[in-house]
Amino acid sequence: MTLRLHAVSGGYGRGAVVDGVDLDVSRGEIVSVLGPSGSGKSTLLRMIAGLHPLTSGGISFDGRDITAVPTHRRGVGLVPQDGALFPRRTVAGNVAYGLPGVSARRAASHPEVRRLLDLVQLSDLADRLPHQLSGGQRQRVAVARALAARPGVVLLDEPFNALDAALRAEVRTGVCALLREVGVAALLITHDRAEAFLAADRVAVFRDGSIAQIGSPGEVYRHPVSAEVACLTGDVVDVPPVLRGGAPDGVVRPSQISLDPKGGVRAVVTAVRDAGERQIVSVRMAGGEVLDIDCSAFSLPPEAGSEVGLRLD
Ligand SMILES: Nc1ncnc2c1ncn2[C@@H]1O[C@H](COP(=O)(O)OP(=O)(O)OP(=O)(O)O)[C@@H](O)[C@H]1O
Repeated sequence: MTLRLHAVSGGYGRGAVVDGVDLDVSRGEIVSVLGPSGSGKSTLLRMIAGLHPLTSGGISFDGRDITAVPTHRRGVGLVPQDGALFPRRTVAGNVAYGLPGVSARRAASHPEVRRLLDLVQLSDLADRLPHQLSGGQRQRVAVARALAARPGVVLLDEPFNALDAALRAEVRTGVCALLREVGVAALLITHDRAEAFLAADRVAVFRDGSIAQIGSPGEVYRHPVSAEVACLTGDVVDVPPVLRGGAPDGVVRPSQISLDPKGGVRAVVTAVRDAGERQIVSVRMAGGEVLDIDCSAFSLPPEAGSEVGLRLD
């Protein structure tokens, strides 16, 4: 049922880059791994794929210990950052690479290759070479190739980085739907906070080689276990005690503060910036503290110099 990591540790020479990671991922589930550069995310993925040794701990899948199983027999598919397609193989030839005994020449007519190309909606492009594809199409070929060996686990290492924002969202939605449909246990590494929350069933926040917090997107965003996790997972604002009222000290997200037409804590608007998808209203409170409030792009913002009320949700 599940990919299971138990106290997985390892690194390069002295010191652990991955340090005691426990993680379960079920079939049909996508867990995103979000963390700063150099925190060990790719190393963890390479360990699961069997491309980097563990110094301690173990990895199992469906109850079978795969810690010492060679990469090609683990049932793990890898989708690298840039797709890493073979440039001289056609789309079908790339997909066939994951299928033992299927030659690149015969790939386009092989039923399994055709099934996979159907899945990623690239059947019409089976004979093209990678350089004749868009970035999004290349990534879909990489996903089809990773799925070819019918893996139980798919690992995606920042697979959408090369795509522009609109295409990125479209390809991500399609790929994630496909992973759920196929029913693999998927781990998605990303630097992109919004992507980590949108794509996954659970978000694992990675810090210095271990998981600082794991939970549903809502849990992690609304109830981060530390200020550090809060900063890694979204914007935070420093709110003066007067606005906090009796609320305990904790992390406040910008979207928790709103303008209160009927009351609230008084403040003076110092500036209004129209940032397109939102408007930022800067205010100064009685104690001199300055805050930026996010307002809807479609609301009528207060004028600079006017007095407003603030509320913490
Ligand atoms: N082949 C290697 N030899 C020695 N050190 C390495 C090697 N690969 C990675 N490291 C180091 O291990 C640490 C973790 O690297 P890793 O690539 O796993 O981080 P990451 O979280 O994936 O980073 P990024 O988000 O930038 O890709 C870094 O300090 C890196 O310098």
